[in-house]
Amino acid sequence: MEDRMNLDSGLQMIAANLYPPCPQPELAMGIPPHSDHGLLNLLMQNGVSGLQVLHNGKWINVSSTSNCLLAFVSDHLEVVSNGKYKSVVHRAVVSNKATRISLAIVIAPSLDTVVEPAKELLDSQNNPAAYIGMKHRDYLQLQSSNRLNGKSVLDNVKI
Ligand SMILES: O=C(O)CCC(=O)C(=O)O
Ligand SMILES: [Fe+2]
Repeated sequence: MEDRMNLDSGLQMIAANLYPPCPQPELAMGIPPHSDHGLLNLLMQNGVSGLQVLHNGKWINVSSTSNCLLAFVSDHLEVVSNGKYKSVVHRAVVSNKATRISLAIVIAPSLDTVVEPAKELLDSQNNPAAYIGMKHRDYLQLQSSNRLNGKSVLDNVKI
C-alpha cells in the first residue's frame, strides 16, 4: 500500500465542521450523504451525536464519544483494494439542543498519484479490475464539478 500509493509523499487534509443548534432539525441536514476521497478518514467529535452511517440501506446513529478517533474506509481504499474494503457512506444530521463540532482528517495519496486497483490483487480470469485508475487531482476536480449527474465519483470510476 505504502509503495503503490506513494505514501512517503502522501497528503493529509483537515476539515472542521460546525453545526449550530437548528430550531427545526427535521427540515435540515448538516452534511448530505456522501463518501470521502482518500484512503482513510479519521473523525473526532465533541460528544454531541449527529453522525449516521448507511448500513444495509438503513441510517445507523454513531455514538459521539469525545477523545475518540473514528476511522472510516474512504473511496481510494475501496479502489486500491479492488472493492474488498467498501467506502463508508455517511451524513450528519443536526440537533435543536447543542452545537456539534467534528474534525475530519483525510489520509490520502498525493494529488499526482494515480489511484487504481493494486495489480497484486488482480487476475484477469477470477478477479479483473473493477475500477478505472484516476489521478487523485482529477478525482477531486470531478467531485467538485457539476458533471456527476447525481452519481458519486466512486460510481463514475466503477467498471
Ligand atoms: O460531521 C461529521 O460527523 C461528518 C463530517 C464529514 O462527513 C466530512 O467532513 O466529510
Ligand atoms: Fe465525510
